[in-house]
Amino acid sequence: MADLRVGFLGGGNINGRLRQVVERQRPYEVIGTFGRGDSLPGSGEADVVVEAATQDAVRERVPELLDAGVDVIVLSVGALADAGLRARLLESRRGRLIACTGAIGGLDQVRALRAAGPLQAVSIESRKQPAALVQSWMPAELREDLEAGGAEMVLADGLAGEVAQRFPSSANVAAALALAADAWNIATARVVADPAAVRTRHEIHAVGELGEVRIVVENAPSPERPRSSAVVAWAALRALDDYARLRGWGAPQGPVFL
Ligand SMILES: NC(=O)C1=CN([C@@H]2O[C@H](COP(=O)(O)OP(=O)(O)OC[C@H]3O[C@@H](n4cnc5c(N)ncnc54)[C@H](O)[C@@H]3O)[C@@H](O)[C@H]2O)C=CC1
Ligand SMILES: O=C([O-])CC(=O)C(=O)O
Repeated sequence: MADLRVGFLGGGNINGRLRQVVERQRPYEVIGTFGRGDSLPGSGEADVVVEAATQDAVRERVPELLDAGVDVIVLSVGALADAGLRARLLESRRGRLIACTGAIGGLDQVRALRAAGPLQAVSIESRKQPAALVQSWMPAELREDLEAGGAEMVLADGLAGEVAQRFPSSANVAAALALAADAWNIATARVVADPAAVRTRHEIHAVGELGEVRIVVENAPSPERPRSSAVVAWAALRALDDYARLRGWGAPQGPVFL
């Protein structure tokens, strides 16, 4: 069987690292990295593309990939907070959309609870170094405070989908939780700038009829891009490997958890 053909949408911190590992350690064929404005591959060239670009890139470029029959593993899950786009992407019957767990865990169990019935409460609190949370829409004074470290501060506390959109490079995990919980109307997210947060910390809580999930994940920030956890490239590799195994491509031996 031919090798799995993998492309990368976005060639920054996460996909740069991922591509390097795939090239060195996996039996997959790297077909290229696609940046802003590059023409995208069709199903004759790529089997799967890993998106680690931006929420805008998901909106603007992923429909074209799916329509061309290419599967897409998405990291910028916050784009799916838009209900219209979410339906468009998840309902694709040509290329399939795969949401990556990214920086957090426990989504498997959240989904198991949700399969048994609607959830009663879903929340995530994310703590990061203040400078990693600076956004262009913030007033200059707040941006300067965050850059300087400042005191602990709650920067957002609201519906998970809205928070994911307000922090498009920092709170995709909030949308990933709302997606897994199928709870866009009740899932909440709080973003805290924490000068003491040497590690990025995500605390997840979900309550359903059959039980409760409490997960705390503490991640080392990427040295080059502290707003992204360093483990995310490896979460994407895990997703790619599980995809390859399930689809029958040559892949390293190991378990698949769905
Ligand atoms: N689900 C999760 O847990 C996480 C998701 N992410 C998502 O992954 C994204 C990438 O993270 P990093 O690699 O750390 O950021 P980065 O800023 O290092 O890399 C992003 C790359 O995408 C490129 N890009 C921007 N717009 C593009 C477009 N329209 N088409 C193609 N390429 C485009 C940029 O030029 C840059 O090279 C974040 O913006 C975020 O949306 C990041 C961390 C965790
Ligand atoms: O990497 C993280 O810890 C989370 C993150 O940036 C995101 O969800 O966009």
